[in-house]
Amino acid sequence: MYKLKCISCETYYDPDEILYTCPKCGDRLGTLEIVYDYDNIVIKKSELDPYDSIFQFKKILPISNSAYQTYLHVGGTPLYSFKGLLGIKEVFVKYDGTNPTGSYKDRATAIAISKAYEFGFKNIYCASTGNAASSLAGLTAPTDLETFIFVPASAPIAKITQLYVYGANVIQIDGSYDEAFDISMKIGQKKRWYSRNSAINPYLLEGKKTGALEVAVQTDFEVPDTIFVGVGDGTVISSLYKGFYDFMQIGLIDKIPKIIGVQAQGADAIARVFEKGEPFTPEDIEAKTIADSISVGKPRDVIKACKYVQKSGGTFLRVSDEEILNAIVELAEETGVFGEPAGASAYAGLKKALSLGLISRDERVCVFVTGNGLKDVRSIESLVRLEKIPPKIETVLQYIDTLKQ
Ligand SMILES: Cc1ncc(COP(=O)(O)O)c(C=O)c1O
Ligand SMILES: N[C@@H](CCOP(=O)(O)O)C(=O)O
Repeated sequence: MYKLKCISCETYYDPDEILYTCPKCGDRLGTLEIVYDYDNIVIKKSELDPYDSIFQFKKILPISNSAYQTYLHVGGTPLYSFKGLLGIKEVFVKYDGTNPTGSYKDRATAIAISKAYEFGFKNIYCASTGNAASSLAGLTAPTDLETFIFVPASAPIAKITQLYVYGANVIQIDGSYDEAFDISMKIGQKKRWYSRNSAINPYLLEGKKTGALEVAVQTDFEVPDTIFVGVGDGTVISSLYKGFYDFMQIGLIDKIPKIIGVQAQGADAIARVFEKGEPFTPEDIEAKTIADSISVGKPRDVIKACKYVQKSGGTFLRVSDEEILNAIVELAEETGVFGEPAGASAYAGLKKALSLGLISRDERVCVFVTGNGLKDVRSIESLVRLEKIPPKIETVLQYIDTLKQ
């Protein structure tokens, strides 16, 4: 069994009530965490499979044995090992672009759907920069849930296309993600729809934490020293800490990696709060970055993100848009993994950490590539040479000679 606990005032709540945040502390300060009865949970290493879906971790997920499980296979994504990359002992790349709808968000959505059914909802909604949206649209497609998606109209066309292909109800807001989020919350409450907004629905972070659990299983429980991940609202990074924490509580691993959050320079709201120190107080900014998934000016999971990163001994870093674009290309060329800007920002963060001396080259590090590069090709279109070569052998041979110059 489990309970809900407010991250700020530490009040416990019963899981039977449908509660998103602590009524005493409010939406921004009062996000809830799930606390399990760790003493009574036994998981043997041998019962875990590196490539099984997230539902293999049911004993430490807030769902019942008979809970609805997504039809599509969520999780069990590859963890690639590159020894000597950037001169580092071992760089793992956890590639979540292989999830059914192409991003890390499927982990949270899977749990949202299980909970929506458990609580008896017929309608479910989310606000999104595009990935949570396509995830909810895709994973609910084979169900009878009615799905309502609020996205900024500026979201990458591939992500918006996914929504229509999957047949969701799409509301394109002529504004920012932060505005779409606020509107979705008001309408969701009014209509009594179930919320798949991870930043306020504590169960969803539990789905996201399976990324960390998988890294533990896939490294044979010898977890990396340091983890890098792109940060917008702060839920993914919080979930990574929570996953490692849960596994440590039940004795499956003996340390929590240092967790380093990577923010875009133009969307660094959480880094600012972290640097000011405790008590962590959310401060909003106007976000501007090419990494649409982490273009968040009013992050919702600031407190958990700052507290957990601090507990892990990690920190937050900023990377410029140029560093993100270079990271997309370098990561792809070096590893074959093509990440969307927010996903590749983690690799840009790794390079920044090396240059700042925050990590040493004899560490084992892990870069979380949270989204598939094909979801946003426009951000790197300047790379593409739109050339037309006449279909003549001699001309093509001459052209080939110019290619590697
Ligand atoms: C691909 C990708 N990476 C990273 C993030 C950052 O996650 P969070 O907003 O929980 O910090 C997101 C979305 O939020 C995302 O879609
Ligand atoms: N950038 C995110 C924001 C919302 O996702 P969530 O999983 O934190 O609710 C996105 O993909 O839309």
